[in-house]
Amino acid sequence: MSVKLISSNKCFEGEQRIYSHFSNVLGCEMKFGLFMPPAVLEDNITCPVLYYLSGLTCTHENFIHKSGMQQYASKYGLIVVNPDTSPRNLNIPGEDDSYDFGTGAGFYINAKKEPWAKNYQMFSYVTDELVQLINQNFPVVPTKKGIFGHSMGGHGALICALKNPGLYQSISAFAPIANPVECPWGQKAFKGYLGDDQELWKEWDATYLATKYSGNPLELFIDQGCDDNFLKEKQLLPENLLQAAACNDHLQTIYKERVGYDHSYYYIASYVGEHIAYHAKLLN
Ligand SMILES: N[C@@H](CCC(=O)N[C@@H](CS)C(=O)NCC(=O)O)C(=O)O
Repeated sequence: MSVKLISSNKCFEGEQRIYSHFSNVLGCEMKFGLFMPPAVLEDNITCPVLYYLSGLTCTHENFIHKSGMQQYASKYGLIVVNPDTSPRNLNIPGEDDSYDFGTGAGFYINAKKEPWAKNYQMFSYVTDELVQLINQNFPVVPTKKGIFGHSMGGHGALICALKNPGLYQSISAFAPIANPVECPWGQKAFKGYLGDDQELWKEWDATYLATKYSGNPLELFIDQGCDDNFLKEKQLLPENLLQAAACNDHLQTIYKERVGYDHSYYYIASYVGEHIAYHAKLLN
């Protein structure tokens, strides 16, 4: 599996790069961001890798343009990889009709329903193909991987970790869609990608997965802005995940509520340093 360098910009003594590659799992060309910290560039060493999953409507660009994460990845010596949010340009009827389904809204699950099942396999892409690609092409320590994300990407980070005990050593989420089976965004996406069987939906829902998780002890760091309009509209439902985790001895949670913050990248930029410090502590 090979990657093609699209761009590289010096940033906080490291390099913010964008790569593309052909994904066999998704059946299309995909782009991802990769921040290379100075520790790797100057000292030729291997580093832990932290994966970031973005939310609805995002490409690989929003996070690297808006979060300011590079200064912290540089300071703590982490390679940060952020993939796109869905396959693109497949010409599936309806793929561009709405912001919360199809392009930009892959939900990090493996679709079962046609015409999506052939390409919308974002869970396998993120947890398997992309991990192998990064391990093969970059100086990462394969046993030191963290994952975090925002909104749909926070949901993605949580299910990737809860469905793969031991794969990630650190997990956090900004304003995750924590119980998609119970919210309009999740119901629309799961019905479209998975069909009508709601038992199947639960296999992709962090709250249900937290109820039955029995792997190695896991800590989930959940972050939430108190003035988030999607929290108020009950799209996120962090309280359901926290309750489920509280009843499971294998799970611990850290929950931080941020007074006055909304759902935007201004909020993420304000706390991404705290999250990267948290991951670095667990990964280094
Ligand atoms: N467009 C949607 C919301 C989409 C949205 O807020 N997306 C978030 C993630 S859920 C995001 O990161 N947007 C891209 C950005 O702010 O750069 C709406 O207005 O209801």
